[in-house]
Amino acid sequence: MRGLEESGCGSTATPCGCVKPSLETGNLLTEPIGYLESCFLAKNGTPRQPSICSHSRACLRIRKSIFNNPEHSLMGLEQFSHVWILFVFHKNGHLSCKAKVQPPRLNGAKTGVFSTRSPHRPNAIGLTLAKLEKVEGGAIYLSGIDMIHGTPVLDIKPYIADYDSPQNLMEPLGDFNLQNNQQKPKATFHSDGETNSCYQRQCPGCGEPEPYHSTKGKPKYPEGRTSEENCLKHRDRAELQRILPMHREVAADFGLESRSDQRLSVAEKQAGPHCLEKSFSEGGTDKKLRSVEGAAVLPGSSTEVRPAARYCPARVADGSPCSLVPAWVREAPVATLEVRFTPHAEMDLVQLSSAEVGHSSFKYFQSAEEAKRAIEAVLSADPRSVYRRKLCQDRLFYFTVDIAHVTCWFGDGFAEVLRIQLASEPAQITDSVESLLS
Ligand SMILES: C[S@@+](CC[C@H](N)C(=O)[O-])C[C@H]1O[C@@H](n2cnc3c(N)ncnc32)[C@H](O)[C@@H]1O
Repeated sequence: MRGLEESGCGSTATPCGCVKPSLETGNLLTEPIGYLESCFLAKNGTPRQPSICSHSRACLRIRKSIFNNPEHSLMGLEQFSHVWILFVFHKNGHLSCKAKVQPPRLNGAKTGVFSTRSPHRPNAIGLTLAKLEKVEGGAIYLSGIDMIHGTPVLDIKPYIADYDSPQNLMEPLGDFNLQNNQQKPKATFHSDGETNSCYQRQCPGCGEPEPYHSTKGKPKYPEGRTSEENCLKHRDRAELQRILPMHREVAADFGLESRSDQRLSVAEKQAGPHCLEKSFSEGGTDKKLRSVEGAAVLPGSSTEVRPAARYCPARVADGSPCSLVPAWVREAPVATLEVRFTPHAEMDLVQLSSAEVGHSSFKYFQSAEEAKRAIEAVLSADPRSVYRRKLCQDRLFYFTVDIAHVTCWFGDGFAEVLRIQLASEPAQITDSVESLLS
């Protein structure tokens, strides 16, 4: 990689210093395939991740300037339950050049931008796994989203658990692996905090990583599959049946089920992306908390997060390692809040969903109850910035979801919705953005 950078291989710099877009150099001139129509009007109150609010909805229409027949490009997509959406954080104001950021869950502490999902990154590209509700002509309807209205979308890819789930990729390959030496072993952290680039194989029982040697020969697999995919594909269904009950149990222990009903159903469909931080005995009955050494950050600290001295892989019953996340991602200092509605706010909500009083009813939600659950989900995850949480506790907080403009305040361990008013109708995205571009 270094050689490439230094030799300026395939450089397309012009005399004025501009770099012409070129696939070879990675200078890609993107053209959005569409602009998202989302139930979230602005950044304020938009969930930090798609799993927070399963009722959040959006629609994406593929632009005719991309494909004459947009519906052709979506052919077959309806067979998938989830899709990856690649998009531009177009409301960031500017591109970010900060190598370290302060994710809200770290409560003021800093960590490297690439170890976070921060919207502020050198290329302002976001990645969201959304539920695909339906495909209709040249449009897709999504739920469980964390993008705002007008977000430029660059690409859609189907979510395929066989390819996208670390659990599948990390399953032990046994003799197959040893014969072919094709498994890309997991890099591990050592006590100096440096990532070890040597190939490592995790020993059973969370012990020291055991070095192992690789050769360069690459065996061929049908349909361009990797050795891992080839080896594991047929076992996935059976494995999933066996593993899922444990995921459910652990999710309940962690309070994940109550936070979002989608979280677990996604886990079930995805065969393991929500690998939970517990270890199990061989029989799967003796559960105990896995000690995660990713980071130890005290609430209010402004320190940086140090990498773990040594990672201990999460394992399922048969000892297969699955995905790892540092402790701060789940054991955040931000508690889940109780959400209350004043009687006035409850009444507002009913009125808003009723056509009788002359209001337009919800555009994205199917009922007042669904809107209420979405508002609850947004607030229970505490959408405030660290600054607001610490220094502006007594300020009112506003956000708009669908046609509801929500006013609330935060107390100790709770959020209370005071008023829900009719928001001004979101602009017709196809009109405004298209006219800007032409
Ligand atoms: C933390 S990011 C995560 C996005 C995505 N799931 C990811 O991991 O790349 C989500 C936040 O980005 C902000 N956001 C969403 N759409 C945006 C846009 N088009 N421009 C700027 N910020 C946006 C919202 O404040 C939302 O809470």
